[in-house]
Amino acid sequence: MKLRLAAAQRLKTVLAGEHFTPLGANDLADGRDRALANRLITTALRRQGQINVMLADLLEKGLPARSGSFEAVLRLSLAQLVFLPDLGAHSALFLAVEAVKRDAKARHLSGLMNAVLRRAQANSARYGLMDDALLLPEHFTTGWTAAYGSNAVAQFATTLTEGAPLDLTLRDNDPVLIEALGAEPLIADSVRLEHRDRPVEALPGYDEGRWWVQDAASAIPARLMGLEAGRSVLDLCAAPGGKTAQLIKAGYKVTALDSDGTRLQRLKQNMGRLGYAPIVVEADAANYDPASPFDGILLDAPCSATGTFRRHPEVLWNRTARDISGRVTLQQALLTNAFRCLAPGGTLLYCVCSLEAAEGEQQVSWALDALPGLELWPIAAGEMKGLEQALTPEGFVRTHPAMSPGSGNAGMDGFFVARFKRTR
Ligand SMILES: C[S@@+](CC[C@H](N)C(=O)[O-])C[C@H]1O[C@@H](n2cnc3c(N)ncnc32)[C@H](O)[C@@H]1O
Repeated sequence: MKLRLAAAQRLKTVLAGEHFTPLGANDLADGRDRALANRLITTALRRQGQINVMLADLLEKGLPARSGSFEAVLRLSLAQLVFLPDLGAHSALFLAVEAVKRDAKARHLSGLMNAVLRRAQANSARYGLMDDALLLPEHFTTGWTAAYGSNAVAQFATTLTEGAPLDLTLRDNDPVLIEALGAEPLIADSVRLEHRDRPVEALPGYDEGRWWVQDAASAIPARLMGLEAGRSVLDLCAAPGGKTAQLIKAGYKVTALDSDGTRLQRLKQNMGRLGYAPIVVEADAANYDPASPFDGILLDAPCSATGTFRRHPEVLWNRTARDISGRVTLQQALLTNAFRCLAPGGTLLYCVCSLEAAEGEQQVSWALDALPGLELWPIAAGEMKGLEQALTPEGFVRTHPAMSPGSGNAGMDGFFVARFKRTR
């Protein structure tokens, strides 16, 4: 019951618009309970599009208003009944009814919960055969089909239900460590663990700081800086520091800037574990004014994060068109200040973990118009070994979850990268 209540509480916050973070040891001390609760939540989130259809079918009058945890508990039980049959139908029904009885705002709905779940149980075979196309909201399917093609979008739905593997970036190339991790090399210094039987902190090499967690797509931009070692590089929007670590590994003199003090603490802890020591600055990237300009700047701009839907399925349902246009305006302010902080001759890398052209390709056109002295420096095929298909004719990098690096086939995050030079 404790597990169910904790899972419902977390799902409720995500349905209200918060970012999904898995339950941790502070939420549920027992590791097995925690794993099960997180499995229930992620299944409910990944299957949200199909569960929405079930809810419309099962609740003739729609969801009752002001009903506390009712919706979250119901979604978890539907996920269990239809998509996790190994967990048993009886517990899905029994625990849901008991959970709402413990919530003063939902108690009066325990009869409805029971009736709805019994009908769902009777229909579970039919619900289990629902079309995967329902997993993605229609407006995203339309835009992404135009941009990436219908085969890719059909694969997006599959990668959503399967979730993301764990990718690591290695501090040093060490075949013995790769073997000990049970990992497959992908491209450059990225490796992939398709299956994992323990927490990240318990994997070989964690304590010694021999790798950091970073999706293979997220590891692409920092490799494209193209400057000599020893040059000064500003990592804008740096926390928790995946790209900072790569820039230090490449030999640059790195300043890591972020506006969020809590996230910067995490960056410092991460760098401490890796034995790296960037200069750390807490500031707003839109008006940071450095004492001297930098030779290189990496701007990993805040974005809709639609490219991360395999790990954050909630972005599919929580993002509105207005959110995206708000991010577009912020990205333009950050690009403008990045240009101001860059020395003539310097390199600017712009990247976002978004699948939306408005935050990627269209921002490049905007920047080339709005910032005289900024020129495109196309990325070359030779810089994208093992992932040539991600290179666009303009010399951008565009990845998406239906693309796989190297010989892998389990997808990658959606990312967009463009590279510029400041000529004057
Ligand atoms: C996508 S995350 C960055 C991930 C990071 N680059 C990495 O590779 O680990 C975006 C970051 O932007 C930061 N951010 C958002 N708005 C900002 C601003 N105006 N100035 C500086 N940082 C900002 C957030 O705090 C967040 O840490």
